Amino acid sequence: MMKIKKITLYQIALELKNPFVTSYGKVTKRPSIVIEIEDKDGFIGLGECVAFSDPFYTEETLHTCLHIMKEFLIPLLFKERIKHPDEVGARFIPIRRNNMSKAALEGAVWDLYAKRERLSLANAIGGTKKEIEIGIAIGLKKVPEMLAQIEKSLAQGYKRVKIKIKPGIEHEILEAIRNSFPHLPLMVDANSAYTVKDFEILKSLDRYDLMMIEQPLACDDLFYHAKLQEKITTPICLDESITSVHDLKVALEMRSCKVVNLKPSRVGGISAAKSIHDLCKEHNIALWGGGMLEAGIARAQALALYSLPHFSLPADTAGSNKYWENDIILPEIKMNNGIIKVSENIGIGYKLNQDILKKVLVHKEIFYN
Ligand SMILES: O=C(O)CCC(=O)C1=CC=C[C@@H](O)[C@@H]1C(=O)O
Ligand SMILES: [Mg+2]
Repeated sequence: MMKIKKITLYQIALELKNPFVTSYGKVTKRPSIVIEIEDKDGFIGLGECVAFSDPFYTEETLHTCLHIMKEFLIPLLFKERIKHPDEVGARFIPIRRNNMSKAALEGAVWDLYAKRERLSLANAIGGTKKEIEIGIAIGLKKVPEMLAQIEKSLAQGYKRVKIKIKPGIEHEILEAIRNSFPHLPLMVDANSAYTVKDFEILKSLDRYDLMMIEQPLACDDLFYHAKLQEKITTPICLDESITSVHDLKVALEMRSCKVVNLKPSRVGGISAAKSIHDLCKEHNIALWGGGMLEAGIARAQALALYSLPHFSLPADTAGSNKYWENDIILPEIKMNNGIIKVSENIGIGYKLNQDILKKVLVHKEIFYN
């Protein structure tokens, strides 16, 4: 039984080594919130909120997350003891959506639980894989820089390449990539940059032998994703559109996608993500783990989740040094030849790097039960 005594929120200012450009804008500053949850027995669980400062990828921002956590979710966590982290999502049901706020706290409870049980987080979740294959996600770039980056990524061992696209640049960039790398496992992510008017353009991408096209249409449009999937042979992968088990059930009924990109933060936490994993397995829908340009704590949690057996395509979660001069955890997460080993240490398996935390700390708030 976990009786939560104290929750600390550390607002931190991080900056990406290289800006990440998508169809919706450029991310350079990557502020974040680190969460520490302590129970009455002195165990500490770590979490991280991965919302962005702008509401472009989802409607949440770091500011709305702080508000929702402080005013609504933390009081709910303080209310009663928790037997298992699966209860947290259920307790948060009265609060609508706000999945990134929920996932941030739920992740810390999972770490706390795993530490109490002396299990690695991966084991606590039910993970079986020892290693995760990693692909690289490359932001929008001019053709020569893109080709150079792909060359470098292949030398580093990444198992597939995902590039961002937006209307108008598709053929120039994809033709150039296919000319240089005809057999490269390649996919594209549009972050909803297309509409029903663009079906012909999207159909014309079939010729590039893409593994999938991620989130071509709006996040709330399962209907036209289904219409599009009827017209194109490239499998559609949904990211932003799948925010719950229910969304996935509807998407499966409607045949809106053939692949799912799963991120625990987008669906309200690890427990919901597990259910989505199980449903994908049951329906034999291809599944892989997404990335959120997250720092080490959320990255470690995501990797533990992606050790579940049905995650079968390379994940977006690369090693710490792709993103940061210094990550906030010790040791940093290392990718070797396109593979990250799942930590077998207790809990998330990584410690907060206190020296780095001091350097990047903007504001600290403590809540007592
Ligand atoms: O974490 C990474 O390496 C990048 C993953 C990535 O492509 C994304 C991260 C965050 C928001 C999105 O723009 C995007 C995605 O849509 O998957
Ligand atoms: Mg995406």
